Parts: sequence; structure tokens; C-alpha cells
Amino acid sequence: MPLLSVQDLKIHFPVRGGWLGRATDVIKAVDKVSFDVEEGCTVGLVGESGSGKSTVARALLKLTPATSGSVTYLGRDILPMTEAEFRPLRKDMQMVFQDPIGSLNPRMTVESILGEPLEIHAKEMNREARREVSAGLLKKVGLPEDALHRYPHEFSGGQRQRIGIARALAVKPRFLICDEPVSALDVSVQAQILNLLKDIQAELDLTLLFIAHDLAVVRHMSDHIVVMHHGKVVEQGDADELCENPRHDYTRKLLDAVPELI
Ligand SMILES: Nc1ncnc2c1ncn2[C@@H]1O[C@H](COP(=O)(O)OP(=O)(O)OP(=O)(O)O)[C@@H](O)[C@H]1O
Repeated sequence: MPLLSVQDLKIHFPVRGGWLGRATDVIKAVDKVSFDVEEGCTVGLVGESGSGKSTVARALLKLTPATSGSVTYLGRDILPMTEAEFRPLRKDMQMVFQDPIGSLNPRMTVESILGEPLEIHAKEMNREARREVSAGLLKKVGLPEDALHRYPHEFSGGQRQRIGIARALAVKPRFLICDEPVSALDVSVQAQILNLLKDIQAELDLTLLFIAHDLAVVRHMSDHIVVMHHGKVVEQGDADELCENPRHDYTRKLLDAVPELI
């Protein structure tokens, strides 16, 4: 049984504008998308801006309601679940965002940022225990312990993404959704963050959904790749096979956009 199975997922948004702001049309942001994520593997979701990748990610965490279809996690369809039913799974499924500065509260120290998910999901921990866990998380992502007392703006983009990853790991998730985790970073820093994610995945036995618009980055990270275009899956398969023998013109176009290494 796959850890996560997405079947015929549709997410349509009404376009308002007609008489009295009535819905006149729909945007098919996600249109009959299906893919599986096996435990311990990385599935890459690739496509240009607007292809529907983030909308899929948000639906997996029930942040955006689905129009139809199913999302099965550990054999249970999460879409009909109430918030209370979903809460334990929310702990299991964590997200790393594209923009680390936008997703880290600038008024909170790193200690508070890392302690917050523990306050929510590990209520039995006192402040001392939370600080100890947070210091361990910083070490895991390659930051010094004194970072605990500093604020997000005091770090570089790459370091902030390390903090974002540490926050996602705080509650010991099994499944990590990384939505364009390196596209806001300098090229020189991107490889460091990608390698960190790979090392952490191996160490903690994590399953990853890795979302990006850059097929080279997605191939580097993934076992299986799902190519999205205008809300639909146009092709999916083994990462190397798909990149070496693309069957769809759109996949070829994405491959052509990958810069040649000189
Ligand atoms: N809440 C919303 N209401 C209306 N339209 C939306 C909403 N969220 C997303 N969309 C539309 O759905 C489509 C897919 O957007 P989405 O952000 O999922 O694409 P993406 O592939 O992740 O692109 P990017 O990498 O630029 O975020 C776009 O046309 C977008 O404008």
C-alpha cells in the first residue's frame, strides 16, 4: 500500500465577474490528477508556474478544499475528515515552503519558531525540553546552537531555509512536502539545501513530495516524477527513464529548458 495515494483529484476555482459577482466560469487548477507516493521514496511534481503544483500540495494538507477525487494517507481518505480527525495526520505531514523569510515570523526567535509546533503537538514538553529538542534540530540542519536566540532576519536565505526545514522536522513527520524549497535561493546555496534534504531523508527514513519547476532539480531529488501542465498530469514514471525517454512534448520542453552544464 502506498503511503499516499491521490486519485482523480479535481480542484476547481470559480471565476467571479458576471452579474452581481456571480461565478461565470471555473479555473481547473487541478484536473483529474492521480499519483502514488511509496513509503521512503521521493516523488517529484514538476511543471511551469500555474500548472497546479502548489494547489495539489495544499489539498494534501486540507488547506484547499478538493472539488472531487480522493487523497488516501495510510489507507484512509483524508478529504472527508473533520479538522479534529485530521489533526494527528497533520503532525505526520509537514511542509517546507519556498520563501523561508515569508514563512518565518520575523518577531519570533528561532527558539520560539522551532518550539511552536512542539507546543501544539507535544503538549507534555516543558520549555526546557523544547529548547533541548530545538538545539538538536539546529544541529541536524547544520546551524549552531546559539542560533536559538536570534531572529530570522539575522540569517542568510540558505540558513533561513535550514530553519524552515528544522521547524518541519520538529514534530517527527513521516511525510515531507517541499514546495519549491530552493527556487528563492542563490544557485550556489541550492545544492547545499538539496543535499541536506537528501541526507535528512535517509537519516530519518522520510517520504518526500518534492515540488519544483526545474526538471534538473526534480530529477536530482526524485525516484518517480509526475509532470503537470495546465492542471493535468501529462506524463509520469521512473525519474531517469522519464528524463531519458520523455514521451510527451511538454516534458521535452521542460528538458530543453534545463541549462547544459559546460
Ligand atoms: N485560491 C484560488 N482562487 C482562484 N484561483 C486559484 C487559487 N489558487 C490557485 N489558483 C489558480 O490555480 C492555478 C494553479 O496555481 P498553482 O499555484 O497551484 O500553480 P503552481 O504550479 O504551483 O505555480 P507556482 O509555482 O507559480 O505557484 C493558477 O491558475 C492559479 O491562478
